[in-house]
Amino acid sequence: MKTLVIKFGGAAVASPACFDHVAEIVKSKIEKKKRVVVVVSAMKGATDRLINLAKEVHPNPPKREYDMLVTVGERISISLLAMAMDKIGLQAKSFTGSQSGIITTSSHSEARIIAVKPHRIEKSLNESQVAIVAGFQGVSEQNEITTLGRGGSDTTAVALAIALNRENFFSEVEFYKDVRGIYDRDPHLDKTASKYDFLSYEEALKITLAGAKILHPRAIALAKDRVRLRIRSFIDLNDDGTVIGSDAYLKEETLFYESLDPRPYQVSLKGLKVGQC
Ligand SMILES: Nc1ncnc2c1ncn2[C@@H]1O[C@H](COP(=O)(O)OP(=O)(O)O)[C@@H](O)[C@H]1O
Ligand SMILES: N[C@@H](CC(=O)OP(=O)(O)O)C(=O)O
Repeated sequence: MKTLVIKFGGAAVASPACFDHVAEIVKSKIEKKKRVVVVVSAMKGATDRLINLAKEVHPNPPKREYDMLVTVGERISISLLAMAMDKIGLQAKSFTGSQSGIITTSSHSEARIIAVKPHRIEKSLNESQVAIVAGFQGVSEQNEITTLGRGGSDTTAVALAIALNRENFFSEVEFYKDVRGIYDRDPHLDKTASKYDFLSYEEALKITLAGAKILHPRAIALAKDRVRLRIRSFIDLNDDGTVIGSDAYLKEETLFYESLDPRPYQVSLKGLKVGQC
């Protein structure tokens, strides 16, 4: 059975009241799908506050301790969301990156995912719970807590979708944002910006590599030809948002049965090297 992964960034959980709204969105997803995993980022501004806190204590904090500190932001979000879901009668359980089996390289603050072993997530889904996963973090093979670099929660969501849908094709990750999708320029800066309904992975990569902070380019590179991405609004839930996929993917689904490969996608782009995720 397919598992839907949905990701909420810092803007979607900017204040305590936002968790109630997110819980309602998750509820509406469960009504349509049986298996739902939610990836959450730290509340808006929380990661910056933690980084500033570290700098007040040490001008150049040891990287291991920096990661230990900044991962706290996502732990706050996952537990608060699990509480908000419990309040409306939903069964949910929160997991850190380490508990979710996100295995990374050991390079603190810029780790790359090298494997995903989501045994606890699968157990939770099999018990009809919603699994709530802390984005942006993992654990190294040396058992140290690591972080994936700023904006890393998007990559967590895609990596989990791939790992949890090995038997299925055409899974989708939904990213809930404070805008309706991807536009030809930042709609918060230019009201005349127009939204794309569909972008190829390459087009989306170009836009994000050019600096649009709507989605992490690494997440797009990892998803390429394996997972469809939908960028949508957590405010206007009726808008279908922007879909990132390949033309063939949308037109002829069976095309991809043979070309799907469970190994990490290898792509080298100008300014971005993606060997792992
Ligand atoms: N081309 C673009 N299209 C849409 N949004 C863009 C673009 N460029 C920059 N942005 C900005 O990206 C932000 C991403 O949404 P946000 O909800 O803050 O994400 P998250 O909380 O997941 O980090 C928007 O608020 C928007 O201002
Ligand atoms: N909290 C981390 C990770 C992240 O991805 O956040 P967001 O999804 O809000 O961009 C950061 O601020 O970098």
